Amino acid sequence: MQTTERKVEIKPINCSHYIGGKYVESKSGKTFKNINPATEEVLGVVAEGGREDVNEAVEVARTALKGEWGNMPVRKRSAIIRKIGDLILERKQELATLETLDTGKPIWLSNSVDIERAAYNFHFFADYMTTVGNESYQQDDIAIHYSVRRPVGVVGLINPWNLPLLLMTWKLAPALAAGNTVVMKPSEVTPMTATVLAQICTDAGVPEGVVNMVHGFGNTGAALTSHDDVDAIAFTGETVTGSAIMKSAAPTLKKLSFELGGKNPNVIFADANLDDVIETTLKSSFINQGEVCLCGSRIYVERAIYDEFLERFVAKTKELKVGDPFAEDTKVGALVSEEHYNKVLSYLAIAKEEGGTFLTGGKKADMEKGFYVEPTIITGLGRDSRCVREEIFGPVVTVLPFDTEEEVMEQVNDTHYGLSASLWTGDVKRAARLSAQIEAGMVWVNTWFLRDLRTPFGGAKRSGIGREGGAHSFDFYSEITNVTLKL
Ligand SMILES: NC(=O)C1=CN([C@@H]2O[C@H](COP(=O)(O)OP(=O)(O)OC[C@H]3O[C@@H](n4cnc5c(N)ncnc54)[C@H](O)[C@@H]3O)[C@@H](O)[C@H]2O)C=CC1
Ligand SMILES: O=C(O)/C=C/C=C(\O)C(=O)O
Repeated sequence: MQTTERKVEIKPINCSHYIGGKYVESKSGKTFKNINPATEEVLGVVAEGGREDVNEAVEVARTALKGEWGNMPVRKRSAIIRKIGDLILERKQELATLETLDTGKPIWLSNSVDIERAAYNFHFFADYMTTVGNESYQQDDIAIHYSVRRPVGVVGLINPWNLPLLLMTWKLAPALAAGNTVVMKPSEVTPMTATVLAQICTDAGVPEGVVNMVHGFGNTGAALTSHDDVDAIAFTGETVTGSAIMKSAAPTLKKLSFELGGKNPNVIFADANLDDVIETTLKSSFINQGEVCLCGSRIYVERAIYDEFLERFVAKTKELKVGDPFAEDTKVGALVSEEHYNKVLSYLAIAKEEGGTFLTGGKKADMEKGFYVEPTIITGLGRDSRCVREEIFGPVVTVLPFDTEEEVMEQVNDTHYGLSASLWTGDVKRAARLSAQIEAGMVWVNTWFLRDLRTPFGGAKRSGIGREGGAHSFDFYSEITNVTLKL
C-alpha cells in the first residue's frame, strides 16, 4: 500500500467570486467544500454563486463594455494581454501547485503543459490581434464593400475540470483580444487557478469590470446561459450539458461555441513505425489520467501486428507509475473527484460484465486515500460494447483488431461523436485518403495532440459547434458589420 505523503508545502486558497475588480462572497453567503482528489482532504471553501451573483457580474461587465477596453488602441490592449501571459509565467510554480491540488494531475504535467500553455494562449492572441484584417471588395466603379469588427459584448465562459487554466485562458485570451467583457464560470471541482487568474488580469492592467468570475454548479452556469444580457457563450464540457445550454440560450438567441465530448479512434496500420506508435499511444491513452477530450480511447490495430502491439503496449503501460501527483516520477495521478472516480469504476464493472479481458489495471490503484485508477487496457469487447461507444474520460482504453481499411473506417465513423482521430501508417496516400473520410474535426497522422494555435480546433457531429483557434476564435468573439460605400 502506497501512502500519499506530501513533498511540497500546500498553500490552497479559498475561492471567492471576482466582480468589478474585487473578490466578493455570494449574496446568499453559501459556500461549498473544495476537495483534494489525491488525499480526500478539504482544500478550502468556494463561494456558491446564485442568479443574483450572476446578475451583478453581468451588469458590471455590461457597464465595462462602454468603458475604455473595447475602444483601446489595439497595440495598448495587446500589451496588456501579453502582460497577463508574463504574470502567469512569473507565478508558474504557485499556479501549477494549485492546479495539481485541484485536479490530482502530476505536477510536471501542470508545469509543462497546463501553465505554460495558459501563458502562451495570451502571448499568441496578443500577437495575433495585431495582424487581424477585414474583408473588402471593390465592385467595379459602383461601390466598395468592407467589414468592420466590434466586440460581441458580454461573453460567458464556462469550463470543465480537466485542463482548468488551459481551457479557461484558451477562451479568455481571444475574448479579451477582440475587446469583449466576460463572466467566467470555472468548474466547481477545480476553482483555484481561475480565482488567481482574475487578479492577474487586473494586475496586468485590464480595467475593472472587464473580467468577472462567478463560482458554482450547473445552476450558476445556467443563470449565465439564460441571461438576457449575455451575448455569447463559449463552453467546453459534456455533450449533454451542451445540449442543455443550447436549450437555455435559445430564447435569447445567443452566439454559441461548443467543444464537447469525444470517443476518439486511434487507428494503427501494420506499416506504421511501431516505436513511435507505442510511445505516443501511451500518452494518447493515459496522459492526464485519460482526462483529455482528445484521448484516443478506441484503439484499432491491423491484425498483422495486433499481438506485437499488445505485447509492447502492455509492457510499457505496466511501467507507468500511479501515485502522488507531487512525486516527479508519477505518470498517472488521481482522478479529479469521487464522482468521476465512481463513474470510471462503473465502466470497469460494465467491461467485466460484457466479457472484456483486462490486460492491465481494471481496478482502483493501491493507495491509502484518493481517487486513483490503474491504467487499464481492455480487449475482447465487441463494437457495440458500452465501453467502446461511450466516453469514459479516464485511464481506460479498448483495443480491437481489424483486417481491412473499409472495415475499420466503418467502425471509426460509427459514433455520434466526431472530435478527433489518430491514424498511423507509412503510406502517405492512404493517410490522405482516410483522413478525408473520417468524420471528425481533427485528424492527426503519425502523431497526437500536436497543436498550432492558428489551426481550427473543435469537433464535428455531437462533439461540438464551431471551431476555436486563430481566426476562428477571433471571428467568434467579434461582431462583423459590412459597410457598403457607394462610389
Ligand atoms: N470534451 C471535453 O472537453 C470534456 C468532457 N468532459 C466530460 O464531461 C463529464 C463531466 O465533466 P464536467 O466538468 O462535470 O462536465 P459538465 O459538462 O457537466 O460541466 C462543465 C461546466 O459546465 C457547467 N455546467 C453544468 N451544467 C450546466 C448547465 N446546465 N448550464 C450551464 N453550465 C453548466 C459546470 O458547472 C462546469 O463548469 C466528464 O466525465 C467527461 O465525460 C469533461 C471535461 C472536458
Ligand atoms: O489544446 C487545446 O486547445 C485543448 C485541448 C484539450 C481539450 O479541449 C479538452 O480536453 O477538453
